[in-house]
Amino acid sequence: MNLRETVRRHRALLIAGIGMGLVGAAATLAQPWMLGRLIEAVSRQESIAWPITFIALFFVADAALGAGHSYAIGRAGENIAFDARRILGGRLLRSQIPYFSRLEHGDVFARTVSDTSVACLIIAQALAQVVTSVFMVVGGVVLMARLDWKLLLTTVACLGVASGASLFLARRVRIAALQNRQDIGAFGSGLQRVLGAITTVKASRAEERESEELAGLADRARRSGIRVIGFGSLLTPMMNVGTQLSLAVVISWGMARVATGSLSPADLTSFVMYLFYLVAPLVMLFMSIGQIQQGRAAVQRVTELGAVPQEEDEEDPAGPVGSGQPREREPVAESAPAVSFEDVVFSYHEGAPVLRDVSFSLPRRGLTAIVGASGAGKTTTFQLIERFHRPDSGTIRVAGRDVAALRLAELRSLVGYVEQDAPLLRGTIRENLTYANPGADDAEVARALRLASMEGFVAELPDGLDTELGERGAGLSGGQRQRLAIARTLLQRPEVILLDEVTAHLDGDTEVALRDAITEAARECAVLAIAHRLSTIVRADRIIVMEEGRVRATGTHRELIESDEVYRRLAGQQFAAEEALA
Ligand SMILES: Nc1ncnc2c1ncn2[C@@H]1O[C@H](COP(=O)(O)OP(=O)(O)OP(=O)(O)O)[C@@H](O)[C@H]1O
Repeated sequence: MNLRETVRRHRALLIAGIGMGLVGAAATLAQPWMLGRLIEAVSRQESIAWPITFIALFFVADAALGAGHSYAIGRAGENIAFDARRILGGRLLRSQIPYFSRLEHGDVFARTVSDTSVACLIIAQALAQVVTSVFMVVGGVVLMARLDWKLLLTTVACLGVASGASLFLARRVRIAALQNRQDIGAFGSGLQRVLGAITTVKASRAEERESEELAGLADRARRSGIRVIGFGSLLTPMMNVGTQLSLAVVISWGMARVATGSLSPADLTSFVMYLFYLVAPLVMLFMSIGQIQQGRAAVQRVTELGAVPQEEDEEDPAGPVGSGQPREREPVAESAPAVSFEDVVFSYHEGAPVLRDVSFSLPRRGLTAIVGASGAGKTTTFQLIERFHRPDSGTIRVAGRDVAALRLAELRSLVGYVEQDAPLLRGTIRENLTYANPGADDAEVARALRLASMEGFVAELPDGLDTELGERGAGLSGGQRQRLAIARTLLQRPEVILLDEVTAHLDGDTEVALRDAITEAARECAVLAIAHRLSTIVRADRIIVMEEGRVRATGTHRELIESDEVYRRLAGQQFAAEEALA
């Protein structure tokens, strides 16, 4: 994400806002000058109609332009924040899984929600403030020099010391602000971690421990926040000290010179007014520099997150995946296997392969079960088919086409993925069902529900398909969630369904319904299931046995029971476990 580019997109509003600010500042600067002329006119007993008219006009212009300036800049800031959030949201959704999974979700949340506001609003407002303040300060100094350069030098000396100290403070604000934003992100991550596992926390009676941990993180955020406030609150008094000192010197020395006649009372009045007018923009200038420093810390965090590598199709000029354009699937050759692996090697970390020379091939229809001990590489195999990761070597084909060369959108429309905990999205059952195929009609939805053995369940709900689901499908059992996910995947009309079977022991009825759903799905397309239940394994048309990242054996249950020792052991263990449960 390029913030400079985003700011450039809203430059018209920013320039309009800054323009109004500058004209308003000119109207402010004209007021002391006109006041001086008013005093002169009074002392010379001339007409004061014109000076008063001008002063009134300048007042009105100043107020109106000030309001216009604030509105335009505030609006530009909101627009920039909107763009930053929109772009960031899109980039996160299209990010590469290996990089995304390393991010802490709480920190991602803090960067996307709060850092974007801080970055964009502060940058827009403070930048505009810097421009108008610099104009006011330079204009004021020039006009003061024209009135009396000796008094100006005295003022600059007094204010200069205060300004140097303020610049130092502004730097400290930035360092403390960066730390504070990191601490807030760490608190967000901590909160996300425990709330995501709230049932485990309660079951382990760890509420006290976790709340202390959270309080510790919140306290770190509090302390760094206080440092930001502390340095920030010294900024204004520092400038006030400088102002009061220069006022005292200017007034006493100026009055002495008025007494000797080397300075007119009108010029002294104008000069003192400029001094007052100078202080507010000077304070604003240093405060804005401090704010920009804070904003830079937030920009840094937003930009870092925006740099998360994207899933892109190198050969696809349409650019990143999921860009929303309708993409037609190319016709699929019926003779090609649904999925084939040819000597696939893959490692998450260099030198430690997780899959070694994996080769297998699935026919276009039927159920294939993958079995193997925990860590054998079953889920990794699925993730490679979805191209969440790329293999180190070897070729993976879906419907006869090389996964590496397929457009991601096309690949993922050919492959349906039903994850282990089958997460559902907020919304109604219908919205969840048609998620991967929003154009599906009622007949298609009814058919998918029937195939997934969900018809009866949905019919019994008072609102049927329009029943609202809670967060992540709350209100449905694990088996119902999985059947709903199977129905959703069937609506997508994939060539292959990857099914990570639930490990939780389902009750008899739910299990039968899930098994029927899988059998029906396998009539439509190829189903590759990571299977833990013997009932699924036994019914599979073929079984792939994995061990330490290799395919150890393939065959039917009967063949493998006879020929493969590891399978016999796995099946025996599973059978014993299911017996014990029964
Ligand atoms: N994101 C990851 N980064 C690094 N290593 C990983 C990652 N995911 C899995 N692994 C490692 O890869 C190996 C295979 O993991 P995988 O999840 O594919 O096994 P699995 O057979 O599906 O196991 P389970 O049945 O327990 O889910 C394991 O040793 C695991 O520790």
